Amino acid sequence: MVDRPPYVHRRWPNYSAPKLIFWASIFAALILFLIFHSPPPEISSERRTAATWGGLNWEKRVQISARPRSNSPSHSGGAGHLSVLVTGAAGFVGSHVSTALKRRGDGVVGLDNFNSYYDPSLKRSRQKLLEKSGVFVVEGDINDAVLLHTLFDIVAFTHVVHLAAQAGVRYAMKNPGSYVHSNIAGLVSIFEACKSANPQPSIVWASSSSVYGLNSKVPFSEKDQTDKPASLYAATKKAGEEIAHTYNHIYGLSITGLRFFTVYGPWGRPDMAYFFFTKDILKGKPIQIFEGPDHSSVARDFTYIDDIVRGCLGAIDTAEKSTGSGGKKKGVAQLRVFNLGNTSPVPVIKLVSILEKLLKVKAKKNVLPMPRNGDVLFTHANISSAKKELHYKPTTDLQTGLKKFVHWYLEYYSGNSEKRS
Ligand SMILES: O=C(O)[C@H]1O[C@H](OP(=O)(O)OP(=O)(O)OC[C@H]2O[C@@H](n3ccc(=O)[nH]c3=O)[C@H](O)[C@@H]2O)[C@H](O)[C@@H](O)[C@H]1O
Repeated sequence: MVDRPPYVHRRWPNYSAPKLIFWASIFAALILFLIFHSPPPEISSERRTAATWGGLNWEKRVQISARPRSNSPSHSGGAGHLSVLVTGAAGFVGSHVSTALKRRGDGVVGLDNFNSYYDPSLKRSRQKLLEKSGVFVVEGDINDAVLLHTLFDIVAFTHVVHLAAQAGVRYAMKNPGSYVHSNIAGLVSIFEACKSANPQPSIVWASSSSVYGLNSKVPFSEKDQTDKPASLYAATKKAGEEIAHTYNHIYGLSITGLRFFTVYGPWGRPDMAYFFFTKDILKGKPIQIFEGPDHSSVARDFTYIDDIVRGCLGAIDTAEKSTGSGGKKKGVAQLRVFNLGNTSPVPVIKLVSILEKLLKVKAKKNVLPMPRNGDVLFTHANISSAKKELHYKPTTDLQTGLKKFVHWYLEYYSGNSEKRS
């Protein structure tokens, strides 16, 4: 007789019912243990809220929000009122720009994904204010092409102010992917939607002072080389400027890039030094102050939000129309880039001493050499070009601007310590 291979005769072992129940309970207990003891997923800006757009009611809200006020005087060189899509509208600069546009009579629709890079409740508070002033903020992502096309189907936007971005210089070392997702893919997605829109809108978007990178010629001029970015954040903003050139060249999009210099003020970003220094000083927590080689001070051309808003409005009002239609270029279109700074750099140590006086609390300072984290030693804007073309004229010094910030901070967080944690 030929022996059969063992697998032919393989059978389930003969388990009794109590044994099966015993092993099943052990297995179930193990699964429950793993579920309850596994670490929570890391909160990152990659986590997006589910899309909450669409429907007749939603469309109506978009249309109403986009409608300019008809009875107020025109402001943009006789071109009539504007209908503006502001991306990153629940962000720091975005919320201020949206409010300013609405206040002067333009139609504004906001777009924001409310990601959790920093406390989303601050973004929700900004959204509440925007809604009070009549700005509807659509909840969605700039990478959502269907959403963008839907918005352009509903409204013939005259302008797109693109401020949605992954901000922050140092965070780029922790989450590089989010910079590529927002500042490269997201920017391309916006340009794609604008290029196929009919009519094509004019675009104003946020670049950054960080594109000057290791440039040591001061003050920084738009004519200077910007080929030595010190951080991935800076590299993605620089890449954005090159991508803008391409879309302008091929499709006739009118594009203006604004290089913002360390913008601060009320409703600011909690990830920025002036903001978390304030929080930590009040809590009695030590703060770290970076210094350069040979104990040299690190300095920034801190620029107050109201000045930046005026610069943005200047850019919007002087933007020429895009020349293409239906994705085809019909003529040469405007392509610009401007520094929006304050022209007077202030050492970080001086920023801290202003805060100490305003808060009436002595900071616990740890001065340490600047880590290699993407930071640069100083920034300093030459703004002659923006002065000439946009009539940009910053008027707020750091002392005055920080006073307004501290006033807002104390009021916003007063009696609401969970907001601050
Ligand atoms: O102009 C820009 O384009 C960028 O401006 C902003 O970047 P920065 O100028 O780097 O501002 P910010 O982080 O507030 O650090 C301020 C200073 O504090 C120093 N700094 C910082 C942290 C710390 O713990 N200690 C310290 O000394 C630090 O070395 C620096 O000298 C925006 O965040 C960025 O999104 C982008 O818009």
